[in-house]
Amino acid sequence: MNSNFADRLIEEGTRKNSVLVVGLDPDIRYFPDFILEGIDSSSDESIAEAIYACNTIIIDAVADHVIAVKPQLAYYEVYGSYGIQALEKTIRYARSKGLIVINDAKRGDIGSTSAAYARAFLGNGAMSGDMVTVNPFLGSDGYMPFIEAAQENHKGLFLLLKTSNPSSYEIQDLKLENGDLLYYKLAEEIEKLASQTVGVHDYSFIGAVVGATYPAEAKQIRTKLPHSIFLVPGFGIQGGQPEDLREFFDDNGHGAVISSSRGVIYSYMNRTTEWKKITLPEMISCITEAASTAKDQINVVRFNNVPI
Ligand SMILES: O=c1ccn([C@@H]2O[C@H](COP(=O)(O)O)[C@@H](O)[C@H]2O)c(=O)[nH]1
Repeated sequence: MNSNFADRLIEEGTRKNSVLVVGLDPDIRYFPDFILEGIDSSSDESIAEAIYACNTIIIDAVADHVIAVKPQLAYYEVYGSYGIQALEKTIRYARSKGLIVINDAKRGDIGSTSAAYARAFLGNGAMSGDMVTVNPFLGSDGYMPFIEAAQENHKGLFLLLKTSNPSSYEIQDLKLENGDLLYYKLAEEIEKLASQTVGVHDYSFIGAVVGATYPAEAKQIRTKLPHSIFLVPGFGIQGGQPEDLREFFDDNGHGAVISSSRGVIYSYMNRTTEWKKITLPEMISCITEAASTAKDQINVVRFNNVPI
């Protein structure tokens, strides 16, 4: 086992020739009819069964083309304990297929509570994956417990830095007294820790979330934060284009993993207005093709070999 999770991410990316992460954001309104057959839409238990069934189809369809899956916790928590069970089964299933699991939980609290969150997501329990997203805006006592747990258990984390959403500038781009932006300052703080915790590829298990929708900002962040792998959401449906991804990678094509959720898992909705009626083989083929296309588009950019 790699003792620094950054090495595992990089080496898996090389082995699979992919840095694509597929987000598992289950929304039953977008499920084909065949998955919902016999499902009671007023029962959380029944919906959670459909979610797990759908996730296994997606995982099988994308497993050869992605290094990781990223369940978005909100979509599971909404169904209470049944939703959490669907999440736990999904994590187990994805790991059984050799995939890295990034829990997109965006947790962070006062130190004692963060320590409990860190045990939940970076420990050995059923809800623990390999990495978790962390909200650093409570300060270092809020994020250090995640860093300590990740180090102890050979796992990793991504601290929210410059998120992909349109209003992220409202807080993250606030100007400090010295003229720096808030996210610059945070990048400097992360770098102090990341530079001390690098693996053999010179990256740390302490990563950062930087949205594909902010390529110019990513270029500047990279100069401040050379030792963190970026988790890059916002590619596809939110507007991030393949050519926007160039700045996220280093000269070796390392340094970032690119996430896409709806663009892959609901790709069949773009194929036909009759998408509700698609069959299982049609669903699989659409999702596999979407993942394979996204992987190839990203590879062209990260190896900088062909102009888009
Ligand atoms: O800055 C961020 C951080 C997290 N997300 C999450 O990623 C996915 C994006 O979904 P798409 O369908 O690929 O747009 C979603 O789960 C967000 O909660 C983000 O978008 N931006």
